[in-house]
Amino acid sequence: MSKFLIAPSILSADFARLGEDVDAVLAAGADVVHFDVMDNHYVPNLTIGPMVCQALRDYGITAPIDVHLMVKPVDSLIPMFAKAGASIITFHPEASEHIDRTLQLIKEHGCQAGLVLNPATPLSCLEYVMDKLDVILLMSVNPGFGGQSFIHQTLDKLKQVKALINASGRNIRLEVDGGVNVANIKEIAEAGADMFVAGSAIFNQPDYKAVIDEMRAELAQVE
Ligand SMILES: O=C(CO)[C@H](O)[C@H](O)COP(=O)(O)O
Ligand SMILES: [Fe+2]
Repeated sequence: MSKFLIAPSILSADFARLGEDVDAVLAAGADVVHFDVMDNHYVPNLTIGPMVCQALRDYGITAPIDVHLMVKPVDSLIPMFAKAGASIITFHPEASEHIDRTLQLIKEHGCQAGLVLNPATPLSCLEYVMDKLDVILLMSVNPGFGGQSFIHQTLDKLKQVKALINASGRNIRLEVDGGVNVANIKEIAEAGADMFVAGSAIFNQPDYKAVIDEMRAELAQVE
């Protein structure tokens, strides 16, 4: 796996021809498919579930699928998404009564596990579970919608989480989600992120490859 991963959020893809659109963005150089699951309860929006994940696998998508669960409660969906072909499953700590148990459940089902921190969620929830995390996802917008602006304070938070990851000595991906684009991806990487979710910045442009190439050119300037 390369140092920096680009994960287009299919929230902004064309749902009427999802398989083709996901194929196109992967052919354009994306690394991971970011799959946003919203329940109209934990967040004020409603999207897609395990059947759509399975449909993408059946269509022939072999790239890692990064399932971002914005649902409450989360546990019952984890076996379903694992069976449907999820590679990574992340959830919000507020959505689980037993965070440690939910992380174990994801791993028992053969997926990589991660916690998602909203802009106002403190880092303390990471303290006793670092050994179980494969991914930490920092939200740089409030969850629920694509196309919002990047919240600048996320840069400081990324630096703090990067320090925690380094101190842990573990190989934990630091993912950022919300408002990522060509203009800001470099400073986000400099703050410590190594996995970049981008929905509207990619899917709202006619030439996905041009956007992803520009993002990679920005990332290439980061040490
Ligand atoms: O989790 C999300 C929203 O809750 C999406 O992944 C995120 O907003 C991506 O969209 P954009 O890049 O357009 O901000
Ligand atoms: Fe997301």
